[in-house]
Amino acid sequence: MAATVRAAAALSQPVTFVTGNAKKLEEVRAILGNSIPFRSLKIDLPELQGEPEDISKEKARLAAKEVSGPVLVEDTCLCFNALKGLPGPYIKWFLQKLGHEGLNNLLMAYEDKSAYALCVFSLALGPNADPITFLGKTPGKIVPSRGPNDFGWDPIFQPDGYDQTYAEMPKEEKNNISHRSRALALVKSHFAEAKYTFETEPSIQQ
Ligand SMILES: O=c1[nH]c(=O)c2ncn([C@@H]3O[C@H](COP(=O)(O)OP(=O)(O)OP(=O)(O)O)[C@@H](O)[C@H]3O)c2[nH]1
Ligand SMILES: [Mg+2]
Repeated sequence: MAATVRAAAALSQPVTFVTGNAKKLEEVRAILGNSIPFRSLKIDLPELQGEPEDISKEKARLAAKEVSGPVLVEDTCLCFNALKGLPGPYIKWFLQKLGHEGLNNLLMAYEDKSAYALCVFSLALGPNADPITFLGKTPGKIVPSRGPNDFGWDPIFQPDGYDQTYAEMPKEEKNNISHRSRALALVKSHFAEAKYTFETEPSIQQ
């Protein structure tokens, strides 16, 4: 992770969190609270194929061009160890086509049901800046669907050390241990160290 940033760099505007996913935004808001001033923009960015970090960085480059300013994006993967990390960044399409049962069935031939949720945030300070990445990972296993079905694959992911799936947990509990909160803890530390200033007054959570 290249985390060398000029101290107190002046950003042209507050950071825009760009995502087409309302549930991600909800969690990012809950986790960040007022710690980092940001606004959000709903764009479903095109996604490269490849390694999670490269996909996330490319999303940041595209988003920074759209916004003409500093952006934060994230890409989330669900990786099955028996399948050497797949579906990984392609989980969105696997979930859409196969559903929870189909995802479980992918592992039918394997004893190893272990998996990990991976979140890669990328921060681009502007359209020409090289994005900085922040990774968060939560290990667990794939189980038959349990709990409310209001966010993606939450009902089939049971984090290690818990009897509940992400979907069964109270939101605050998921947000304490999730792949997303682990990555955002690094984003927060980065902002605390970098002490960015803003050319325009930042407003929180527009
Ligand atoms: O149960 C879940 N718990 C989570 O914590 C979580 N985070 C993301 N997802 C889903 O996994 C795929 C990632 O794809 P993804 O990163 O490209 O997201 P996306 O296309 O929905 O939004 P974005 O790319 O515009 O930000 C999409 O199907 C998301 O709905 C989650 N599902
Ligand atoms: Mg996406």
